[in-house]
Amino acid sequence: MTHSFSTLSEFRALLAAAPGADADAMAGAAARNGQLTKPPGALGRLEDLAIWFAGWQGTDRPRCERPQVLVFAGNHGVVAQGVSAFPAEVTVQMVANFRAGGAAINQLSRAFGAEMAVHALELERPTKDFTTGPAMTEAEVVAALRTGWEAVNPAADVLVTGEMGIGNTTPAAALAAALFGGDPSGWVGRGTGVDDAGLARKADAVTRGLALHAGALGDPLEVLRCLGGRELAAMAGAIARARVERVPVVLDGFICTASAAVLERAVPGALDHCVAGHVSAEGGHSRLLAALGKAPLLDLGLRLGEGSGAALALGIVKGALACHSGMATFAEAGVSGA
Ligand SMILES: O=C(O)c1ccc[n+]([C@@H]2O[C@H](COP(=O)([O-])O)[C@@H](O)[C@H]2O)c1
Ligand SMILES: Cc1cc2nc[nH]c2cc1C
Repeated sequence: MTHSFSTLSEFRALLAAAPGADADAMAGAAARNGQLTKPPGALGRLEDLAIWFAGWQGTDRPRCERPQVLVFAGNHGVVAQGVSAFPAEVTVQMVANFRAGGAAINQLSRAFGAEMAVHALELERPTKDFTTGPAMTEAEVVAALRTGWEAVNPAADVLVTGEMGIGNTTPAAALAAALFGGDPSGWVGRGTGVDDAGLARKADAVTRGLALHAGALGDPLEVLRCLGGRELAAMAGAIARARVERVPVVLDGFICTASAAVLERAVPGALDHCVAGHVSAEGGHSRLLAALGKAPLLDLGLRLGEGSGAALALGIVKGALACHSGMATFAEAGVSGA
């Protein structure tokens, strides 16, 4: 039976009680890594990645055979401020495209053998424009967190969370600015491709949102409620559930990382089970990853969202775990050591 929650403080308590990585499994994996037929360290970061996966999966032979990709979609009242290059109806149109199998994330999920599901969160009822009031009520943000929480398959061996939501780079920038401080202009980026005037409108919207919700900035879950969005909350809920179930997570781009950052600020260590799949081209993502102390696996200039960069990084994960769990040791192969 899964623990669930009906308030933000119950959600926080579940997250705070989550177990850590399995230190014995990590020690076993590190010992195995030292015996594999390669010069020590020759597989670089793949070796660290395999040992890290071992800790979260609780085995010295971690695997990436049942990846789960979850895509959450939401709409945003803040689009009224002229912050996206695309119209809001693209969110629901892209959900139809995901369901028909026509989006980039469908192809990448298939390419890496991931089970993929899309969850649309009340698209006909956008969040409130955060420059005029809190984006969500507590009941709304809890419902969105629960959508994410309940979507996770605890039997998956790795989770990718992605999103679709026209306008959502603005709430993501607002979360980053609220959680880590600094000038909003350093957190906003071009998103789907806004021009300089659009970029200035984004910085202005974030500045006004931070001022309006100044009283909420001390509580990261209140920051999520006031400045976030439903798909951002759903990703946070899924990442939190994965932490409780000890399912390792590959983070996607700027919006995914901003949602995750809420958890880390609410409960330090909450993202210990997350690796950064890639660094997106969105201004602010590299800075956000640096603030979280996460080094991305890939840097390919992607800025799509949907979980695409993280799904692509499953290829790196699969390679790392195949080597770690499948290679022969020096003794098994009869290869002489150094
Ligand atoms: O993942 C990223 O870093 C990323 C960067 C820029 C844009 N996006 C995607 O583009 C949409 C948000 O862009 P915008 O301009 O409407 O705020 C949303 O659907 C995201 O999935 C995603
Ligand atoms: C077409 C399109 C596809 C997307 N996928 C994620 N965000 C997106 C934004 C747009 C505009």
